[in-house]
Amino acid sequence: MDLGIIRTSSGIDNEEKNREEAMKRKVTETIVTTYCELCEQNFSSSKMLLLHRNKVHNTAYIECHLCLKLFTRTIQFNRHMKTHYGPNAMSHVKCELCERQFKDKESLKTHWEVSHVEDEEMDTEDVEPKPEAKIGENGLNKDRELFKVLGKQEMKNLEALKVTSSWVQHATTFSATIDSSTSQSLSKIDIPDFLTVPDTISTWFPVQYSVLPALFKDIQAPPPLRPRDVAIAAPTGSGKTICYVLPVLAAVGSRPSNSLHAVILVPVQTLVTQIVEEFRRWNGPEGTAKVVSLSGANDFDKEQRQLSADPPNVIVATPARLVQHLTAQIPPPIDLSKLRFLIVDEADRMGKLMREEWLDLVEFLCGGMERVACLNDVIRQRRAPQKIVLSATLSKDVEELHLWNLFKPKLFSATATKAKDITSTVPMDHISGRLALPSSISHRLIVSDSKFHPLAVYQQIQRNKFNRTLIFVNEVSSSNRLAHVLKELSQGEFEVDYFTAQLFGKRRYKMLEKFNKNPNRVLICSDVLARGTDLNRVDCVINYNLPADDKLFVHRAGRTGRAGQEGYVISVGDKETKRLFVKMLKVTNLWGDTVEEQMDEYLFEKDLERYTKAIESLKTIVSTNTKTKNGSAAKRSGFEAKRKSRPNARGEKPWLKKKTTTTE
Ligand SMILES: Nc1ncnc2c1ncn2[C@@H]1O[C@H](COP(=O)(O)OP(=O)(O)OP(=O)(O)O)[C@@H](O)[C@H]1O
Repeated sequence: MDLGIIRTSSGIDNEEKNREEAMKRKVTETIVTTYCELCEQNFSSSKMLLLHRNKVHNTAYIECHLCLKLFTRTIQFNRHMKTHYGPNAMSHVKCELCERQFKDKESLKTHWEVSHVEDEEMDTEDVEPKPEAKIGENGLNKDRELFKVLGKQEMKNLEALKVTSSWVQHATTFSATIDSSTSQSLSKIDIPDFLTVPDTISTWFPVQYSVLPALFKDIQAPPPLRPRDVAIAAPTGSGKTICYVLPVLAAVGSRPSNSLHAVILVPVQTLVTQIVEEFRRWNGPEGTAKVVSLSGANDFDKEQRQLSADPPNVIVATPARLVQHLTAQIPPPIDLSKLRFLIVDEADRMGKLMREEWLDLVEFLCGGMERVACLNDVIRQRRAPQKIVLSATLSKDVEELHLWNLFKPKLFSATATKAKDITSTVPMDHISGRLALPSSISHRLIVSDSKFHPLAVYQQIQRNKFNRTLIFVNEVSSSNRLAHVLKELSQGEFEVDYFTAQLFGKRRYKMLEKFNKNPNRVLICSDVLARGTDLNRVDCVINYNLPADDKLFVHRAGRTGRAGQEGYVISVGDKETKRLFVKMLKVTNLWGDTVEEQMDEYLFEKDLERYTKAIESLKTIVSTNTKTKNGSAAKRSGFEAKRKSRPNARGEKPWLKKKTTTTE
C-alpha cells in the first residue's frame, strides 16, 4: 500500500466534515432570490426557477440559442432577438423537433447530433403509438400531469401555461361602474368622528365600499401578526385615493404621536401635491395628522430641516426624493421603524428596477421585510408595515407581482365594465382580467391627412363646445407649435396653455390651478399628467399623438369621465396611425366601442384661410427662433472672443506675449 495514501479514519472523517461544512456554507450563502408561486420552492436564480417551472409545472420557456437566456414569453424573446441580434434575427433555421432557432445550419447540425441522435437510436425500438391524451377531471391533459421517467428524452412542444397566483384568482370583486345602483350611502361605513367629510362626498363608490371596511377592521382590531398586504385594481377615476387616505388618518388618530405612521410613494411630483391636498380635505382645518410632501417641487435642504424640526406622521413622496433623504445623512431624519402603512399608488408605473432602486432600502429601514419562509420570520416581522399597492392597470404577471414581496396579499379587483366585457380568448395580462375604460367614457378616432391634424383638433373642440380639453402630445416641440396654431385659430374663443415636464416648481401648480378654475381652457401636455392627475371636470381628452401602449391609453383617457361623469376621448391620426392604433387596442378589446370618423379635405375648407395664416406665422416664429439660436451661438463665440481680449485677473495680456524663439 503506498504509504503516501494511507489515510486514517479521522483523515477521511475530516475530509467528509470539510465537505459537509463547505456544502452548508454554500447552501447558506446562496441568497434566495426567487421562489415558485405554485409549489413555494426557493431558487437561487430565475434561470433555475424557469427550468423548474418547465420541468414540474410544464410552463414553457424559450431559450435564446445564442446567449442561452431563458424567456417565459414569446414577446420578450422576440424583443431580445431584435435588440441583440438585429431585425432579421428571427429568420434563422429552426429545429422541427424542439422548435429551437439556430443562426445557421452548422449550429443546427451540432444541436441535432447532441440532442436528437440518441432519440433516433431510441426510435429504432418499436415505440408503441402515443395513447390519446387523457383529460383529467380538472380539464388538464393527464399526460402532462405525469412526471417524465428519468433517462427518457421526449422533446415535445410544451403549451405555454398562464401561471396566476392563487390570491389573484380569489379576489374580492366589486362593480367597475359608478352609478346610483352601485354607490352606497355614507352611513354604511363608520369613519372616525375626528375626520371631516368634504361636501363633494355624498356616497361611497364601489371600490371604497369594498376596501375601507377591511382596512378599518385591521386598525380597530389589529391581528396578532402583521395584517395582510392589499392590492387594489380599479378603473381610473373610481376613487382609489380615498381607500388609503382614510385608513391612514384613522391610524394616526385624533391625538397623533410624533412617530411616522405612513409613507405614500407616487411616480410623479404632480401627484404628490394632489394627494397631500386630499389628506388636507379629510384632515380638516385643525388637521390632527402632520402630512409632509417630499418631491422635486420643494427645496431639498428646506425639506430636511422640516423633517428634523417637526417629524411628520404621514409622508407623501416620489421614490427618488425619499431615497435622497434616507441616504443624505446617517441616521436618516426619517424613522421608518414604526411605520404602519407603506403605500404605492400607480404601482405598475414604478418599473422593474424599483426593488434595486428604493424598495430594498425602505424595507430594510422598516426593520427588514425579507421573504417570509417560516413561522419564525412571521413572528420576527410582526411589526412590519402593511403594504397597499394600487393602480388602474395593475399587472397580473407573476414575476412583476413577486417583486412587491407582498405578505399573504388580498386583492380587491373591479369586475368587467358593462360596455367593455371581453371574451375569454383575449390574453388577460392585467389583474382585473382586463384593461377597461370607465363605461362613462366614449372614444372616437378622427382619420385625416396629417397636415390637417391641428385644424381637425380645433374643429372638434369648437363643434362640441368642450369646456376643458386636455391634449396629449409625445414631443415637447409639438406642444409649443400646436399651442401657437390653436391660439391663432381660436382667436380668443378659448385659452390655450401647454404643460410639459420642463415646467418646474410652483409654475406647474399655477398652470394646473388656472386650468381647474377657468372655463374654456385647452391644456396641451406630455404624459407627465397621464397618470393619476385629478383635474376638475375635463370634458375631453385628445390623443394628438398615439400613446406608447394600451396601458397609457387607459391612463390618458382616465383624465376624463372621473367619478362616473361623462367623458369623451378623441384620437387623431392618419391611415398608418389608425392601423397601429387598432392593432394596439384590439388585443384588449379597448377598440370595441370606438367610433371612427373620416375627415376629408373639403371639411377643412371653411377654416383653411385662417389655418394657412396660422402655419405661416408659426414658420416665421420657428425661423426667427433658429436664427436667434444661431445668433446667440455666434454671440456666445463673440462673447468668448471679447472675454479673452480682456486682461486676466493679474492684469496681464498673455496673448500679447511674443513667442520667444529659442536661439542656439
Ligand atoms: N365617494 C365619492 N364621491 C364623490 N366623488 C368622489 C368620491 N370618491 C372620489 N371622488 C372624486 O373622484 C375623483 C377621482 O378620485 P381619485 O383620484 O381617487 O380616482 P383614482 O381611482 O385614484 O384615479 P386614477 O386611477 O386616475 O388615479 C376625484 O375628484 C375625487 O374627489
